[in-house]
Amino acid sequence: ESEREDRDDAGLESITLAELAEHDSAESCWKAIHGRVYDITDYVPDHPTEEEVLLEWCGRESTEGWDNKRPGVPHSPRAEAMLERYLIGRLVDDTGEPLEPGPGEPTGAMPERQAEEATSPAQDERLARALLGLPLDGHYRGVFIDRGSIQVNITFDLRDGHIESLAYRYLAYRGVDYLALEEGDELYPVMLQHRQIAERLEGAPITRIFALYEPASLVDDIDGYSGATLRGAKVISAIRDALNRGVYAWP
Ligand code: HEM
Repeated sequence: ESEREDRDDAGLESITLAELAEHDSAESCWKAIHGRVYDITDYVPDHPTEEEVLLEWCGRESTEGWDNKRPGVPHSPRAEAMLERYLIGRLVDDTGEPLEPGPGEPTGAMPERQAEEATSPAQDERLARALLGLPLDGHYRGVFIDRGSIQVNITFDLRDGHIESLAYRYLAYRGVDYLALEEGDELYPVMLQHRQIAERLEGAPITRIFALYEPASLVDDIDGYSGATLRGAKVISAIRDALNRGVYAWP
């Protein structure tokens, strides 16, 4: 930490969250980590995990991911030294002030301006929704676990209370990894039905998840679905778990 306090970043190019957000893909992947911005596009293929692990953070404040390559485990000093090779600037807010989030506190969670003004739920829609227990817009993650193992791991965004970008991070039952199944595999249709669920919920209000109690309204091949080992109730449960956990990353 002291190393960070000592550093002089004034000479670095200033980069806002909005500029950062434009570089959110494998074609151009920037990340803000501890107040500095890195263009790690060239490094992505060399990272010792599937690219997905890194790509997920492109264009975002990524300190949380960097400090927790696995929960509670930060990157090594060697990795830190490597990171500095990709340094391109420092993260600033709209007024040009440096932004450095504390641990586990993504930048933009509550912009300072808004924090000062947010005196009452009468003026702050987000505060009002939170007080009523309504889900806030943002990125969510949740799981359904049974007998000690994860069966559904789901991720989605909420925008104006509507579901967007719903995807499975993991889908399994009794040791079968559904996402790894291929056409022709016996359980492949079950995986397809789950994809269909995701497509049909896309753009729907969050309340639509309860349609999964009657999957016939969402998937075509209901027989295959009802005979399957993964059920709509589990997906509902995973989504509700995500909502209970709260916003994982702010939009
Ligand atoms: C911010 C999102 C990132 C996440 C979630 C992430 C996650 C991980 C994971 C899961 C591993 C393998 C497991 C392990 O070694 O324990 C790993 C290892 C590693 N990562 Fe990352 N990584 C991220 C960013 C980066 C970046 C930007 C760099 C370098 C420019 C980097 C460099 C390395 C290196 C060198 C290792 C080998 C182990 C070590 O030295 O700590 N990672 N990372």
